[in-house]
Amino acid sequence: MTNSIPTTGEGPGGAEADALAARAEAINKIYGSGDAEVVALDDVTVGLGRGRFTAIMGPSGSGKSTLMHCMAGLDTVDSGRVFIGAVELTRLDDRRLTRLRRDKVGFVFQTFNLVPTLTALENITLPTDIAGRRPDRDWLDTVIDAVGLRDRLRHRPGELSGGQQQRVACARALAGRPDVVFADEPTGNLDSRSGGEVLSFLRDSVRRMGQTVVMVTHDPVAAGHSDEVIFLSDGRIVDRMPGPTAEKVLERMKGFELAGGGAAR
Ligand SMILES: Nc1ncnc2c1ncn2[C@@H]1O[C@H](COP(=O)(O)OP(=O)(O)OP(=O)(O)O)[C@@H](O)[C@H]1O
Repeated sequence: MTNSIPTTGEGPGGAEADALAARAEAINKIYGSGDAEVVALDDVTVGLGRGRFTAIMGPSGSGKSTLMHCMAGLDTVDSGRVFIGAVELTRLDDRRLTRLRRDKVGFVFQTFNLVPTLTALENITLPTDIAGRRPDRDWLDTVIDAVGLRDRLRHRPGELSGGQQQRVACARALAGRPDVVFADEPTGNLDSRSGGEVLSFLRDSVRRMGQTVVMVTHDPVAAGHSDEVIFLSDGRIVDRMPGPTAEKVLERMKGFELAGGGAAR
């Protein structure tokens, strides 16, 4: 197939590639130059386990969004390599990168980013429609039932609550059965009840539907739903916490504040 996305012989292979949905290898990202230079990512190496729910936390400005954007192929790195599965993102031209994002990656944003003129169902199937692919009906049904939106499918976003809109966005992210879903503060605009529903759904999509979810969050309660928390500080990974609870995460975040690692918001 001439159009296929190339893999690299030097990247993680075999069992390692299978176990990791995404991986960054010694990535650096610098914004600005001279006095205005900011090292947003400083030699970050991290693997995100397949079939796992990973949370990324850290003080404001620690590089969480930058890491997520670089790993999702939404932003470029200055050096180092990024893989989605066995495919090296950092070797792809724009056209192939766009296709990889479309076919292999799902996104959930803090502000939902739904198309207001389309119904919930049309929003959910939009990425597969644009890709010219037929959605897998059984999978779509599974996703729609899992987010609990079957009776809202004909509603437009303006007729849905914030929590319902974010559940539509989650269903949209999962509809194409991506290799990995990146969620950037998915509960940041929601009250705690709606946020809890979205987090339960994201967790269930991992546990019951075998998906892989990576979430940036400031909220220890949200991070407590994950399988593992990765802590960033000053553009570096400083800790990982498997089996987190909200209490343990809060304690760890307080440690950053005491160490002068910036405001934890
Ligand atoms: N486009 C940009 N131009 C210049 N500097 C940037 C840009 N994007 C991010 N930065 C800087 O890079 C550093 C990391 O930013 P990033 O947004 O990744 O942090 P974050 O941990 O997600 O922060 P927050 O929790 O406040 O959203 C910060 O110092 C930020 O000011």
